[in-house]
This record gives sequence, structure tokens and C-alpha cells, in this order.
Amino acid sequence: MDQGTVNPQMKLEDQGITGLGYVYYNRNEADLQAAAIAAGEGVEGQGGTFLVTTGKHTGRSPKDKFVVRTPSVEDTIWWENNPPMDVAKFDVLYADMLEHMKGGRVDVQDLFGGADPAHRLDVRVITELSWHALFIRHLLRRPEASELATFAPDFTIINCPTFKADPEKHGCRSETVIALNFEKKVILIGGTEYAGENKKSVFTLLNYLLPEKGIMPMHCSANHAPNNPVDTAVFFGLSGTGKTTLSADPTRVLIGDDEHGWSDRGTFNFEGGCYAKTIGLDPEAEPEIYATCSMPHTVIENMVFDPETKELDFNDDSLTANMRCAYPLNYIGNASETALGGHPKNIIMLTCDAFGVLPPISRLTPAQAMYHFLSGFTSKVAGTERGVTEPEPTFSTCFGAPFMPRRPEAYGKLLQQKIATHGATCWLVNTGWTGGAYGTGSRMPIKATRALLAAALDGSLVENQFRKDANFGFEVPMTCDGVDATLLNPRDTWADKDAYDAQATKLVGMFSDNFEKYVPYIDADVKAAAIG
Ligand SMILES: Nc1ncnc2c1ncn2[C@@H]1O[C@H](COP(=O)(O)OP(=O)(O)OP(=O)(O)O)[C@@H](O)[C@H]1O
Ligand SMILES: O=C([O-])CC(=O)C(=O)O
Ligand SMILES: [Mn+2]
Repeated sequence: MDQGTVNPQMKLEDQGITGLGYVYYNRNEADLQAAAIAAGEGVEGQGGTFLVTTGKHTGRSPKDKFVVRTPSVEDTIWWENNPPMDVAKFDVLYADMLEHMKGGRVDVQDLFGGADPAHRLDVRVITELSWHALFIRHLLRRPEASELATFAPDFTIINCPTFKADPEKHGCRSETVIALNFEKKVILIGGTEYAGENKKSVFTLLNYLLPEKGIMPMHCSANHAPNNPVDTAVFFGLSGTGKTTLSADPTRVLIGDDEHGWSDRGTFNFEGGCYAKTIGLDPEAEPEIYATCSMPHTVIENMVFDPETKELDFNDDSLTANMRCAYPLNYIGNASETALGGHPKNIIMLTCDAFGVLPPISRLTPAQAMYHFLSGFTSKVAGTERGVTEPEPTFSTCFGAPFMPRRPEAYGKLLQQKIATHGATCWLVNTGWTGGAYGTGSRMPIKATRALLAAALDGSLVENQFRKDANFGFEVPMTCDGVDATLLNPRDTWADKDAYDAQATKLVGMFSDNFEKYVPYIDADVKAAAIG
């Protein structure tokens, strides 16, 4: 198993990390997969994929994520959303984790967070599991060998699943811990094998660092029109709302599926790969993503498979509903080579409304867009966070509260300015329920969502007649080519109209109660856009 290139002046010893049994630097995909299989971490699947299960943790553990309360971040962290950890406790945690890892083997991956060279972060990821190294190598951006030779980490992540934290000693909540120390520039992850923690800790980091540079970090996917990055669309949305599904569109160029920045130059992906949900993955509705599940080195996490043939069962959620696959961007045929886009011409806010109240698409004024961005109404879908087993309506500000270290207004203000400067058109898209709430209705057909988005993005939808929604004040198209007009007005899809009205009134009330906390921070026009 080959070593890859590493900066000879920046080995782990140079960072004060010593006593490890063996350190593998920047191994490639094939070597990482072979090492993971040799170590019994997982098995090879059809087409040379890598199949793995992660035990108890099959989703993120947001309640176990901490920010170390150092003086430099004291005034800027949104502490109500990011539980603090004492500096001294972190130091003990760090020492204990390194002690635990002594004599063991680790993989080191030196990667970039951010496709725009002007804004990228050098991230070193040290993993106990070789397949975590493979995962993060897919997900972040891989430097050239010449860049590796001079690579100097801005931040270092250490991920050690066999380390169990001690709440008393380490100032955490359970044996699982994700601790971000902005002063030491170290992130420690322990007690969980779920791979998503790796990528989302980099996202959290960038969400903290970039606003200071005037860059808006976004929990969104992005694509652009063929040969025309000026026609860029971004799709905000909490987990499971359809960022990955809807951005993989054969008629457009994929920029990325989950995390992007919006700078004065335009949009850029933070990542170099995708992390898609595979539950119920249908080769007809999502052919591009389905195809990645038989491509070499795709990491397939927590899917049930036939032990003999390794055939995957896309419908068996007995391990988790949050089964996933991770693959490099170029596995999607029409992915952008640069992962850079223009200033968004269209901003889509995806919501998975389990109440079945919101229309499948609505046009928002900039003030309404700000209102919905700060509100972040959607549902948590089963599995992505521990303990969530059915769609759970929630308000997740910025469509990604678990990853936002700063106060929501910090992101809101930046987005508001950028929308005003660049004149983006904003839309709210419900990929959740239609014809009734969860339990009686059904999930919005992907085909319908795609047709509505296609019409919004090619500019044809705005030519249609719109109605103003009585409950929410936004504008809703009355017709769209290729979509049954009944679907466009949710009330028409409910058998019991009184039940719809009651549910809508309830939802308006929920929006209004939730929004109260933002009222002191917002402009008059956003206040005027408030509903209820
Ligand atoms: N109308 C719809 N639009 C989009 N996705 C839908 C729709 N109906 C059902 N789905 C399903 O919802 C899921 C959307 O998951 P997807 O991976 O796109 O989420 P995501 O927003 O990228 O989440 P994450 O941030 O966790 O990666 C997929 O399993 C998809 O098949
Ligand atoms: O982070 C994960 O586990 C998957 C993801 O993209 C999200 O939940 O938003
Ligand atoms: Mn995500």
C-alpha cells in the first residue's frame, strides 16, 4: 500500500501528534478501499463499490456537537444553538483521544474545503478508519500532488470512533462527541462511525469563517444551464428535502449537492463529491444517482445487501432510513469540472412539508424569501438525526440550523444583500406531502417537482397566471406545462377542504409563533412579509 505525497515539513509529528503506530498519508481511493477491506471495516460490492455499516450511529448526533468557548469566539457564536465546551475539558479530551490512538494506525488526508482557490481552506483529516479517509477524499476537494507537497493545514480533524468520551471528564453529553476548537484549529470526533459527521464538521467550520470575508455559506445544492454558468440556480434545504435529487438534472450542469459559498465572484462548491440518500432510489426517477451505486469505490453506507451476490436492497430500511452513498462529483455525468457557478439567478428554498399545506411551488418577493430563510420551515425526515423516525415538522433556520455557528441574522443579512445586489428570483418549493398530511396524503411526485423547477429555471413559469395565496401571501402559478393544475393548489388536492383550512391555519400560527424571535433583528419590509 503506497504512501501518497505529503509535505515533508508537515507530518503529524510537526503538529505535535506523536506515538502513532503507523501513519498513511494521502493514499488513493483503491489503496484506501483495499486497506479498509483488509482491516475488516467493510466489503467490496458490485462494480467495485465499498459496502459498510456503521453500528449504532447511522445519522448525525447534533446534541453531541460542541464549540469550545475560547475568548476569540465568545462574542460571535450562537451559543443557544451550539453548546459550549470548556477550554480545559477540551484539552483533556484532546490528550485522552491521542493517548487512546497511541500505537494505532491512521490515515491522513490533506484536502481542500472550497473549490474557489481564493477562499479555500486546507483541511487535514486524520482517521482511525480507512474508509472514513476514502469517504472524505470523495467528499472534499483533492489537491494535485504538487499542492500536497506544500500543503499546510488550516484546520485538523481527528476522527476516532473507538474513543468513548466521558461526559464528566470531557464536558460533553455522552460517549459521542464532536468538538470544534476555533482557536486551536482542531476538531475532534469520537464515538460515532457515521461518515456524515466528517463532512458536516468542515461545513460548520466554513459557516463560521466565511461570513467574515463577505461570503454567504449555504446549505444548498447548485447547478447551471449548459455552457452558461451565469444561469445558476441554488437549492436550499434541510436534510432530505431534495437538494441532491433535484440538482442532479441531465439538462443542467451539476455544481454540487449540499454546501456552497456565494462570494463577490459567484458561487462555489465547498466539496468535491456528493452524499446521496439511497432509500427507495428509483433508477427511472434518479438514474444518475442510481448509477453511482455500482461504480468503483463509491462508499455505500448502511444498506442491506445479499451476502452472496452483494445485490443492494434499496427498500430495506432495517438498518436505517438514512442509508447513503458517497461518490466524487465526476460520477455524475454532467458535473462541472470547476465546481464554480455564477451569481444565482434563481434561488429555490426546498421544504418538505409533512402537513401537505404548502403549494408545490410559490414565488417569493425578496422580503418573503428572507422571512422563509430565517424561518426554515420543513420536516426532519427519518434517520438523518438520531431518534427521528417519521417526518417531524420543524423550523430549522437557514435551512440548516445544526450547522450554523453564528446567529441566523448574520446569514440572513448577507443573503439579503446578495439577493438585492444580483436580483435573484426566489421560490419556495414543497417536496413534501400533497393530497393530505403525512399519513393520509402522499409525497410530491419527483416528476412534478422537476417539471415545475424546469419551468421556473427556463423562465417560462413566470409567463403564467399567478394567484396570491390567502394564507401565506406569496404568489402561486395556476398552471404549468406537464403538471396537473390540481396539484398546484394544495386545497384542491385534499378530499376534506375544512381539514385543509384547519391545517393551514395551524401552520400559519406555527410560522408566526416561531418568527417572533427574529422580529427585533429584521427590517420593516421583512416584518411586512411576516404571515399570521
Ligand atoms: N418531490 C420530490 N423531490 C425531491 N426528492 C423527493 C421527492 N419525493 C421524494 N423524494 C425523495 O426525497 C429524498 C431527498 O433526498 P436528498 O438526498 O435529495 O436530500 P438532500 O436535501 O440532498 O439532503 P442532505 O442534506 O441530507 O444530503 C430522496 O430520497 C428522494 O428520492
Ligand atoms: O450531514 C449528513 O449527515 C447528511 C446531510 O447532508 C445532512 O444531514 O444535511
Ligand atoms: Mn446536507
